[in-house]
Amino acid sequence: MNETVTIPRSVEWNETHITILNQQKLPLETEYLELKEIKDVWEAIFSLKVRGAPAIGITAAYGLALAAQSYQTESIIKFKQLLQKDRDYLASSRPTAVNLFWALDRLLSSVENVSSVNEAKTTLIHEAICIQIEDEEVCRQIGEHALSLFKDGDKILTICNAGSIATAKYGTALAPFYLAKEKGIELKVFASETRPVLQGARLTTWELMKAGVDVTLITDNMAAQTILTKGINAVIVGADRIAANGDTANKIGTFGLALLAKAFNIPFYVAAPLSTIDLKTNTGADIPIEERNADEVTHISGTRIAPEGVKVYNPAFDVTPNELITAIITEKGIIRGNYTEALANLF
Ligand SMILES: CSC[C@H]1O[C@H](OP(=O)(O)O)[C@H](O)[C@@H]1O
Repeated sequence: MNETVTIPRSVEWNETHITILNQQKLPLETEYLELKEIKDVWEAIFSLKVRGAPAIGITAAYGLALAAQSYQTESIIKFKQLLQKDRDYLASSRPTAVNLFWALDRLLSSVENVSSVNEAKTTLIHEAICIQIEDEEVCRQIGEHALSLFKDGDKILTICNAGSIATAKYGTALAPFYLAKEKGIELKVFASETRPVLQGARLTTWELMKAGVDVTLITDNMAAQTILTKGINAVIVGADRIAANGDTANKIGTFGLALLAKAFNIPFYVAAPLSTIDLKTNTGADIPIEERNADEVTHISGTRIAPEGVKVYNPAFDVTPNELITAIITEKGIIRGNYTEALANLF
């Protein structure tokens, strides 16, 4: 059986602007925004209108290519100085997902040996488009490998949104569910709501329901009870940065799920492209963890739920130590065991 499945996309290049699906408005409104200037791109990434490690990288790449089109210089040296400045500006939008830096630096490298401004402008657009096209294929391959770990009828828990709208298409942790749907394999997904920004409740449920994937929403504090009573077979999550030793930064709450998976003796999988692996970062302790505005914790959908003036701690990510990860699934296959060696061998 090969079913046609609706899989949403969140970023589109339109020559004079970038169109993004405003992920802050989902699921109540399907709003598309046109990003015409570099400051729009920075703001869209910072405010999570576009989010998810690969989607951030793709949008930033288009943003840098777009900015470069307006440089008024014939000097390639001046052009590259302006490009570096804009690269650094976009790189300051969010600190944890390494795909942002990977994509921006890939654009810089693409023009390293280019000596004419016109050629550099065309090359940058071409490179950004390649990043998006490649990410779609990479996510499909991650999905194929991840699907080989599941069997018909399995119930799988996930957190945040590592889905199609967090990437070029298919997603990372959610990719196997789209492929299973296409192939007629029944998998049941349990989506953890993911406080404070509710990517699980708002985005994962939205995109999986659109595709007809069986999804059940739980609040974050229901995870242990759900694993126990629903017979969850595995946990699968995405990643924002995987250190050289396999320690993995992902949405806050992921570490807790990994500990639960160990306690219940079920596998805990991380699904991510090679662009999320950062061999320059030795261990999880070296990964910068973004701390976001207190409003995200004290308010839900603009309504205050905590007393005025309360102290707040709002880390957006946590780090799961490598020993809690059963396997890391990339486009090149599934790796287990000694991550330091296996990850290095991927490159
Ligand atoms: C496909 S990676 C998705 C990744 O992005 C998330 O973070 P955010 O919503 O803050 O951009 C999260 O950690 C997910 O696993």
